[in-house]
Amino acid sequence: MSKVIIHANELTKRYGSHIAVNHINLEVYEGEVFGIIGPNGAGKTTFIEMITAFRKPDNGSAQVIGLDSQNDFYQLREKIGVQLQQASLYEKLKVKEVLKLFASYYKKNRPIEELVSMLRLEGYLNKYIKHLSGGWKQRVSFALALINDPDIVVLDEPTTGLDPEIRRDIWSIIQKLKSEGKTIILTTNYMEEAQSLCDRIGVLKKGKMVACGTKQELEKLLPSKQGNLEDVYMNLTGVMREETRA
Ligand SMILES: Nc1ncnc2c1ncn2[C@@H]1O[C@H](COP(=O)(O)OP(=O)(O)OP(=O)(O)O)[C@@H](O)[C@H]1O
Repeated sequence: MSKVIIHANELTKRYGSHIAVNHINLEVYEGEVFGIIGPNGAGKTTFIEMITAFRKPDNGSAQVIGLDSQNDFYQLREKIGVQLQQASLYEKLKVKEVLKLFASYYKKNRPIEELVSMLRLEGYLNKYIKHLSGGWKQRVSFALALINDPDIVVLDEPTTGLDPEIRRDIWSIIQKLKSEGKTIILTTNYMEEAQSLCDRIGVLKKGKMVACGTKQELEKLLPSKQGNLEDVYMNLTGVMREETRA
């Protein structure tokens, strides 16, 4: 039995009268790639913000590598790498300056040269962040999420809006991280991405986790007991997908 590395216990977040995340319980195992899928507004970002201590829950708690996500914030920061959708990246700095600055925040680092090579940033080190396209900013923010050589990597829609080349690069980096024994949690709107990368997948609908399991386990939830992840998604959420293929 794999070790539980993230344990979410009744995590709940309200925005006014709206319950964005509704009493979610989840265990994520060490070394797995865990995907979270669900319609826009289902609560995916809010959920991962709570387990990474970027957002305070109204109820419930999360233990991450044995640390409490709210009370052990600074210890946790050293062990997790997070790439959120709206990361602000010090627009007035050059790529190499941002990498050095973020490296200085942590006790442990993955070598900057290795990250530059992994994300193919060699030709961009002297460019200002503000002059990068969205895809290149995304590469930089992925590099920053890995700069402390984290045990757990949390990625919020890491490939949304990216061209196929960058998307393939990011997929192969996720596979490399998994082969190193890292645990990865990612949210995605691409069913093909979830299907090919993730060991297990949680389906969120209106703040609730309506299903969780391997692709095979999820497929068994279909009335016909067979189909692909897109069929499962539509069956569980009732939402037709416009963009599901990566
Ligand atoms: N800071 C906030 N204040 C008020 N409401 C919020 C805030 N952040 C999110 N919400 C609402 O909470 C719900 C969940 O949002 P969240 O961003 O977690 O969903 P999501 O599944 O990540 O969506 P998407 O796929 O569009 O990124 C949505 O209804 C959203 O409008």
